[in-house]
Amino acid sequence: MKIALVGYGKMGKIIDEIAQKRGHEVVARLKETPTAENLNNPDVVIEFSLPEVAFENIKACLENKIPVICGTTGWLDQKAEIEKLAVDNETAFLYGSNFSLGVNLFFALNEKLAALMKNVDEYSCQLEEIHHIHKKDAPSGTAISIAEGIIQNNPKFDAWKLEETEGKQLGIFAVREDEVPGTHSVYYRSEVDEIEIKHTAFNRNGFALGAVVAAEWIKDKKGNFAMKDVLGL
Ligand SMILES: NC(=O)C1=CN([C@@H]2O[C@H](COP(=O)(O)OP(=O)(O)OC[C@H]3O[C@@H](n4cnc5c(N)ncnc54)[C@H](OP(=O)(O)O)[C@@H]3O)[C@@H](O)[C@H]2O)C=CC1
Ligand SMILES: O=C(O)C1=N[C@H](C(=O)O)C[C@H](O)C1
Repeated sequence: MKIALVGYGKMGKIIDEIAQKRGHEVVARLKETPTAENLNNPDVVIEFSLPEVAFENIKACLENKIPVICGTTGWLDQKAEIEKLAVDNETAFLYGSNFSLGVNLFFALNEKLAALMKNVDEYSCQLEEIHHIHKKDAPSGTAISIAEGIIQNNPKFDAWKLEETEGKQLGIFAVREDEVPGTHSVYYRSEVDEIEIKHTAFNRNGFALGAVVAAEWIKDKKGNFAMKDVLGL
């Protein structure tokens, strides 16, 4: 399969290596807005860039009828517009806040635990995410997905908020530390104990492999998808 990489930083470079190891041809490695010319006729685009350019990048690819796998976080207020463009242009779009198998299993576990907690009043809930100091957005896209999973399964919460909260808000604490690839924890605390579920990425390889697997899966599909469709979760 021919893959164009839009964004060629920490993630783009690892995806390049993994895609080639899996037998794919990388036909473009862009650090600029994609066009019909510089994309070089790929079957799929994998987009890992910056929050402020992701929307324009994805739009340009979809308008050229190229399916897009997007891992860039921090631009989701415009996601509905992108999903409409995918349908209007009869192509495909998949956003994943986190492409690793482990985090997608963690999402499912988090939803089950949130549903269990809906009739238990003894515990308060909080999220924490820890990332490297270069990260542009906070909270992380993964933390937002975890928070949404809790809100959808436990009516005690109706929104998430960074740090201090009130009423039905769920608090997310974002820590920036050294070169940490990505750690996410959900805490339920009572007066007598604490339940913690935690995912720790040791490096970026799991994110990159998941993005390539998603690209293989989406080729020739039309519509809007999520990583749980790819993994059958
Ligand atoms: N969903 C997931 O599983 C994961 C998501 N992410 C997310 O992916 C994104 C990228 O992460 P990461 O690779 O670590 O970030 P980097 O900062 O290392 O890379 C971003 C890249 O985008 C390039 N760039 C700048 N402007 C444009 C443009 N207009 N069009 C295309 N590319 C451009 C930068 O070029 P230059 O260096 O010249 O500025 C750089 O190469 C982030 O939003 C991050 O949160 C990260 C890991 C996993
Ligand atoms: O910026 C990162 O590095 C990461 N970003 C994603 C996020 O915002 O959740 C995924 C992963 O945690 C690494």
